[in-house]
Amino acid sequence: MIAVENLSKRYGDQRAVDDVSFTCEPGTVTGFLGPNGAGKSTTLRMICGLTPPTAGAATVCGVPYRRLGNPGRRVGVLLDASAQHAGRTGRETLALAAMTMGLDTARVPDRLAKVGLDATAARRRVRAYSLGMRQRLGLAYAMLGDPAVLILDEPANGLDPEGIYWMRGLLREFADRGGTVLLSSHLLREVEAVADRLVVIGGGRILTQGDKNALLGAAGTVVRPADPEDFDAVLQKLDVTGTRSSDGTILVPAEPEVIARAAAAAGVVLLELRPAGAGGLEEMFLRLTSTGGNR
Ligand SMILES: Nc1ncnc2c1ncn2[C@@H]1O[C@H](COP(=O)(O)OP(=O)(O)OP(=O)(O)O)[C@@H](O)[C@H]1O
Repeated sequence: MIAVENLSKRYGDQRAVDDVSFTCEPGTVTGFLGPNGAGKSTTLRMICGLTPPTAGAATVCGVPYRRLGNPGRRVGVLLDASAQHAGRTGRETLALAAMTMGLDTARVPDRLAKVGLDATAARRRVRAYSLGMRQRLGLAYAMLGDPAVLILDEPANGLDPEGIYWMRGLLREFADRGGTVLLSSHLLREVEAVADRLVVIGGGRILTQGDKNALLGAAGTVVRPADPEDFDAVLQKLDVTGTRSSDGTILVPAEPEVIARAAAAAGVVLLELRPAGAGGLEEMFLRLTSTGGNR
């Protein structure tokens, strides 16, 4: 549903986006992750035809975004929650969008309620909205035309924990009904709970991408050796580098069984041995983005 092929964007000497490729499939949520300045917004803007790429191409529903007829009925986009006209009310904002898309404005009150904006909020001008309320209105706007695809830039910004939880449910439901979601974030924890796939970007380049569970599985193993000094011999034998934590554990980029066998052969006692899971994925994300983001 979304295909990004070798997209690049240069601003002068700076490579804001450098040869980025990925796809997003129906029925899935893809988390587009990277630190500030990694190139997420620029990539999303190129997908939506708002920034011309220096090289490469992107298609949504099989065609470049700009060639979609009545795009709001095919692709819901939320790139900047503060982009709405500040002098209009929430209801006016959605009613105008409905008319532009050729939809009945009767759907507006329901759609506002669905994103948690009640009748009072609907009557208030957008300039009086909090950032979280703007995000909710932006989501209602993006979903108004019942599109098959959602492209959202940092949609959790400004939402409180309850709001983030609510948004995850909304996006999960959308994907479970066959929709395609691409959402960006600079926080792994924010997208980890909802994403099926992760695309990690740093310094404009893709650092890693794949199925979230596969990435979780590949995130390494947490080991607590009885004697950390002795464990160095095991790391050498495995030819890997461990990352030590202050709690006495070591994150090792190898399978638990491989580590257990090497430790047994070396006569090293292990007090703990477990897949790193989400914590390891976070460690990997921070490691990848801290090196990849400093080019
Ligand atoms: N219009 C522009 N002119 C010049 N440089 C730009 C422009 N837009 C983006 N950049 C630069 O491109 C790089 C990538 O920016 P981008 O906004 O895509 O990152 P991001 O991952 O979305 O970051 P954030 O999480 O902070 O929004 C940054 O170094 C930014 O300064």
